[in-house]
Amino acid sequence: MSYVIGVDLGTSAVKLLLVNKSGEVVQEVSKDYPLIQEKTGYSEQNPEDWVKQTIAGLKQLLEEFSGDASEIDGLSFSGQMHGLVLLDENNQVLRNAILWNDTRTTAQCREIYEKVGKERFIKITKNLALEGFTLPKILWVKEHEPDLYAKISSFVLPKDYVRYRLTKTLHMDYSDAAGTSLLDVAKKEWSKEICDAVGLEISICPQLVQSHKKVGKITKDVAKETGLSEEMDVYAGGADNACGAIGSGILSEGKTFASIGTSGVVLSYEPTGEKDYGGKVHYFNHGEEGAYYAMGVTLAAGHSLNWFKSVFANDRSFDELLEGVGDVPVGSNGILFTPYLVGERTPYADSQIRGSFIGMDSSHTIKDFTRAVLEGITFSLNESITIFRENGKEIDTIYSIGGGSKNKDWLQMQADIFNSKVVRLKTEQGPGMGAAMIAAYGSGWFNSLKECANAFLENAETYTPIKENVVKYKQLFRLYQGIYRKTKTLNEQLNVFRK
Ligand SMILES: Nc1ncnc2c1ncn2[C@@H]1O[C@H](COP(=O)(O)OP(=O)(O)O)[C@@H](O)[C@H]1O
Ligand SMILES: O=C(CO)[C@@H](O)[C@H](O)COP(=O)(O)O
Repeated sequence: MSYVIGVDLGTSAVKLLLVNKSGEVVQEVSKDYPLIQEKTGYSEQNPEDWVKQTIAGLKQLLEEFSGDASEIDGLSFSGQMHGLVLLDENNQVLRNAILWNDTRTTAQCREIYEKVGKERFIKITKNLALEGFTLPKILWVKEHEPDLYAKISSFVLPKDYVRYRLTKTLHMDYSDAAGTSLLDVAKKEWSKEICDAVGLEISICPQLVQSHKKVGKITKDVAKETGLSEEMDVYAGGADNACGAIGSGILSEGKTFASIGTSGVVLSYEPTGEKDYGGKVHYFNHGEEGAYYAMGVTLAAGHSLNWFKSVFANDRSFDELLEGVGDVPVGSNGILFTPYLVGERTPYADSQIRGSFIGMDSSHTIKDFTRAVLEGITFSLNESITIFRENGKEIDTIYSIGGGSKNKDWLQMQADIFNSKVVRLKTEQGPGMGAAMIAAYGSGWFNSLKECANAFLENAETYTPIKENVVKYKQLFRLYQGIYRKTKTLNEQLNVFRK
């Protein structure tokens, strides 16, 4: 039998999947690592933790594998997007990585618009300058850590650094490069115009490659440490959302997924780089050559549920916490929750806004609050779906992936709030599966990613919207949307009291 490995370098953990030629996940390992949050708005990780845990995960995968390492044809990656890893001339890491959910760079986003011009910037990058993206983080380091900035030889994104440590070759694929704010997304080249305008040497941008490009083999040392074969090929891989798209079959026009991981993402396939959303949603290069996708992001989706569980029900598992939420009526007995725990991206690019529970009374129990959290996260994803529909997209089926698709009540809630069929796939590991599919396609198992998706992916269940719930949720969604406007100024005034 032949196998491939998909490595999904997430925010909370690295997940490794061993997948056979029929697309079955035969083994799965997960290794977590901490988030470093020194101040409100700061979010960092130590790249060494990613490397250590990826190698430990690969070692465990091989120890538990009953076959021979030579049967594993290839390995590829999916990675959390936008995180800045700075390297010196010897490719040594200069500081902790600054992650996608770090919002310290509002001033630098303004600076980018001033220097490049907002319209021109959106024309080149097809996106807004957002705090979470990579370029503003480089400019933050330039301003606040000039000595360290002087030592920069190149920058990469999280999975590129892990790949570098496994293979000693340095690359970045187009799908991840699209989230740096330095790529001309339609032309697929680094933008000299943006680099010049903000005073960056274009030489710090790494070599660009396609996601399925074979970039090398693992080093002797890594082979020895993990038990992998030195002959196994390594393929570049892609951004977690691009890989999520591949891993859930979002490979033709009209196909859409909703992912609830740490962040929440609604993503829809775009066959060309020509559609203009005016920066309202992100527009990035797909992992499939020549294709694109549009997506909206909720910064704290699963993260909101994690936070709620750790503060109010730390002794319970997710399944225990969510047990019985299906018995709480639509609207959580009058509580609304907004998931703006770390600010928001879509539809409001606002790093100051924070979350709310509205409508609490003394009759409410933890079940009501739990359902309100799930509804609030789902309303936030529905904001992105609304933008897509307003721009002419027909959305009648949505593939649900990520940790949030593990719960049946939440899947029904998604169908009712999105007013669309919601499909759960047999594996909800979208990004990890996408990475494995890139390795399978790169290894020549299939002639295209679409062919691979047809062979690998299978629907498990379909949830259909319940009419009376759809009507109630339409009303509740309008109330939910009102909370942003009504709490915006309050939150700005509260800013001085935050840590
Ligand atoms: N059994 C469950 N039911 C519903 N949601 C869950 C369950 N287990 C985990 N989650 C949610 O899924 C999130 C993790 O999803 P995952 O896709 O693994 O995230 P990431 O790739 O960002 O690490 C958690 O933050 C949690 O909110
Ligand atoms: O910032 C984005 C996309 O623009 C996030 O989707 C990150 O890529 C992190 O993803 P998860 O760890 O939540 O999967």
